[in-house]
Amino acid sequence: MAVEAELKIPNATAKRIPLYYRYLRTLAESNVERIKSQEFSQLIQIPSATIRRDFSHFGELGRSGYGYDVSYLIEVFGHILNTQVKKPLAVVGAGDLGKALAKNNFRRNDNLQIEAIFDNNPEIIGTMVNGIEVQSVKDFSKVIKAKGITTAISTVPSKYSQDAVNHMVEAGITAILNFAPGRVTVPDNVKVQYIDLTTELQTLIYFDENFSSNHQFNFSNQ
Ligand SMILES: NC(=O)c1ccc[n+]([C@@H]2O[C@H](COP(=O)([O-])OP(=O)(O)OC[C@H]3O[C@@H](n4cnc5c(N)ncnc54)[C@H](O)[C@@H]3O)[C@@H](O)[C@H]2O)c1
Repeated sequence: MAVEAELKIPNATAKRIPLYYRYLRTLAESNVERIKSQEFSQLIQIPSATIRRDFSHFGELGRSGYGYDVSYLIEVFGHILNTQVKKPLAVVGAGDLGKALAKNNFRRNDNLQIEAIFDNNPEIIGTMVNGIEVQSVKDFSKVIKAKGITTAISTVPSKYSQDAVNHMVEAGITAILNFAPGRVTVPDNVKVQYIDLTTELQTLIYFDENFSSNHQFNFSNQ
């Protein structure tokens, strides 16, 4: 992630920034101008010491007794997340999940936009999803180059995942969000992040059943 490369901040901190940013935007929309780390901690269920430590990587963002200026934090994190720059995305696999993602199309994030969706099933190619035409994977390389896309979301079933990922990498994709749980192999210059809902749910249930109800646990640390 560019965040780590530029500022050399810990991986776990980098992973929490999008979460901080999202909640701060919600606070700003509710006209909250400043917030203390304790209050923010309550809101996002991350220990306040972790929040203070994370924020400290970006300089003096708050003042003791005053808290943090919400709009300033949004500016800082927004810059870090490069929200000013639009990030075009491709989805590979226009099945149930791929279509659902394209329909939602990151409504709450102005800079993230699915601009192309691909499949290899002739019956699906040419259909429309939320105003985007499903294109053949054969055209993947041409389309992503024309649109300047370097990030893709893979929603093909696990057994086809490696093939699909190879194709994406050959075409020049350098960041892949993979919804199929099976691990794929990629060159060192390519990042893959997995979203495995089953594991997330099992972890949640484990903590629910093994810790007291007021125990705060932090998935985003993982
Ligand atoms: N549907 C969900 O709610 C959901 C939720 C979480 C994770 N997942 C995971 O996401 C993956 C996709 O799930 P789904 O329900 O959308 O499946 P799906 O079968 O509805 O869709 C998969 C699509 O991928 C296409 N495809 C297959 N190989 C391809 C290739 N090489 N290139 C391009 N397209 C290709 C298929 O033609 C199909 O349209 C699975 O691994 C699943 O476990 C699904």
